Amino acid sequence: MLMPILAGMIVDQVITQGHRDRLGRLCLAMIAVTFVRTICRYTYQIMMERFGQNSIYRLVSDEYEKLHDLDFTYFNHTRNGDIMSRLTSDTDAIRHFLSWVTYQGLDCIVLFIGSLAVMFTIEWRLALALACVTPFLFYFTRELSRHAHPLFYNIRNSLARLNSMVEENIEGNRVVKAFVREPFETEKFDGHNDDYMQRNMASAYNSRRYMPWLDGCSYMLQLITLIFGGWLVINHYMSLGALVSFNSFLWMINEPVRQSGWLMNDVERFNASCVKIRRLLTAKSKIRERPDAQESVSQAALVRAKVSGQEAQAAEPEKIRGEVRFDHVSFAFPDDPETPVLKDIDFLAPAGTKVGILGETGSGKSTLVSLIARFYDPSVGHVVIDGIDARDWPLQTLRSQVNIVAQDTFLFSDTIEGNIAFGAPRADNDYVRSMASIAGADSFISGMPQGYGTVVGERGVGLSGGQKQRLSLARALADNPSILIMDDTTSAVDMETEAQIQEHLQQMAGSRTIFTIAHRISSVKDSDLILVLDHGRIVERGNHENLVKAHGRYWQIYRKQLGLQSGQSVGFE
Ligand SMILES: Nc1ncnc2c1ncn2[C@@H]1O[C@H](COP(=O)(O)OP(=O)(O)OP(=O)(O)O)[C@@H](O)[C@H]1O
Repeated sequence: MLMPILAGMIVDQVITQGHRDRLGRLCLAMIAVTFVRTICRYTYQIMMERFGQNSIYRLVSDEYEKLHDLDFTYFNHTRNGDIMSRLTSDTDAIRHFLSWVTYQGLDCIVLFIGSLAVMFTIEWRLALALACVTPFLFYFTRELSRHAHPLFYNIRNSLARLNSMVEENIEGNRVVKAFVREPFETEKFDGHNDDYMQRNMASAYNSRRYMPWLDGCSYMLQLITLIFGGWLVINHYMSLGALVSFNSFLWMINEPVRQSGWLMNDVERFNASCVKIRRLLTAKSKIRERPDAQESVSQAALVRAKVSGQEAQAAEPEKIRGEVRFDHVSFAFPDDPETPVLKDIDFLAPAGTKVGILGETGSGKSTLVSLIARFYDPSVGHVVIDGIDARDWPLQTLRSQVNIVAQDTFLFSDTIEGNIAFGAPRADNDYVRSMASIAGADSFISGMPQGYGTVVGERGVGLSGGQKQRLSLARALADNPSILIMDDTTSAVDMETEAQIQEHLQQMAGSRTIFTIAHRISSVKDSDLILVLDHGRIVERGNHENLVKAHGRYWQIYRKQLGLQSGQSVGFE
């Protein structure tokens, strides 16, 4: 704000009054002001950029940590594209606001108020005439902001839909190609793309509605200065130098007036992104750990050790032995509480035993085992691990010792060795190799040109279904869990390899509790306890011999599968 004052002084003192000796000093002052202003501006721009980048760094880490903290229910309801938008474009809108909009906004407010204040000291009548424009300015910026608010929210949601569609199509590109659905998918994408464009255009139209008025305010300021200021100079109420200063200040208040519309748009974009990020950061996981979980488990371990006389066990309260008891458990997913998926499940699997679970698709097998790792909590009843309710265990202890080899195998884009050692980063080559052998994977890995150093593509692209299953089993074994759950893990593996894997696992019997979900009788027949599920209920239980003798559901499945294998369909008793 010093520059216009200096310019006015040059006009008044040097040009009008003829004090030429002052010109050099005034010019030097102008150079000094320019120099200081440039340094200040550069410094605070860098500071604000650093402020924005640091905040974003923390924000993204918090978001990422939160994602790991959230339970399955959150991911069941939130599209991946939406989550990705929060981590990328929303976060960037916040960075832009923090490192650019804040200082531009501050600049505008300081310039506007400061310039107007100085203008009052130069010539209050003209400044008052200019200040009359301010209410209009507030009105138009407020209206622009009010209408822009929902528009930016819609733009943000539309972008999330677009991202989800792209992501789904990249993941499902094989299915799209196999069904020759490229034109259909492209048309669907164009629909989303068009929606995104229309919503952006709606925002542009909103700007177009108010920006000309804001520009008009800025022209009004110029008109008032020229007409009223000129009149004041002609009538000797004001010097020409003062009018020159005024005119320079006019440029300074013009800039905030013109920018206010654009800044309001940025503020609304920031608001829409904040809403989404706040929703992610404040989302609550339904699976929560008791604050005193560690303590209560240690106490329980101590009491149990004293009662059973096995004092050594009290020293390892963190170690799960592997006893699993379902105590009249019923369960319905939170989004469909009316439909119980599991009904009155009640069984005991002592530590070190093998449990087989059989049942037709959708009977609730995967849901049942997901309760052991506390991916969900039972709606009714208790899942008890080593005599302690699963809800009372520290989550980390529980999940580090209960390992589910899921139906849908997921591998990281890393080396085979890196994938197997995912849960045991300190594992050496020999350990990784021995786990791969147990999972029947060593032979095919060794056959690869780069062996264990072979990098697998995203989600394990480049491997067959059976190979991926064996790798994920090896990864689970390397984690050395006390409770190993195999959810249809060997469904894509040939019978011979599966038999070998079963044999290897049999050798581990006693050291860990193993749950095997399968459709093939051969996968579960050696189990100590076999549960047959039907519509979420256990309809039969026992070992293979007892169940065959019982001539029930298990026997029917067994008979069918034996008939298929031997080429007979009848004649088996
Ligand atoms: N996230 C979910 N929300 C609501 N219902 C679900 C959800 N996941 C599964 N279900 C339903 O719960 C029931 C049991 O599913 P589950 O995956 O446990 O069956 P399953 O016996 O493991 O089947 P499969 O042998 O095909 O793997 C099914 O009817 C399914 O539709």
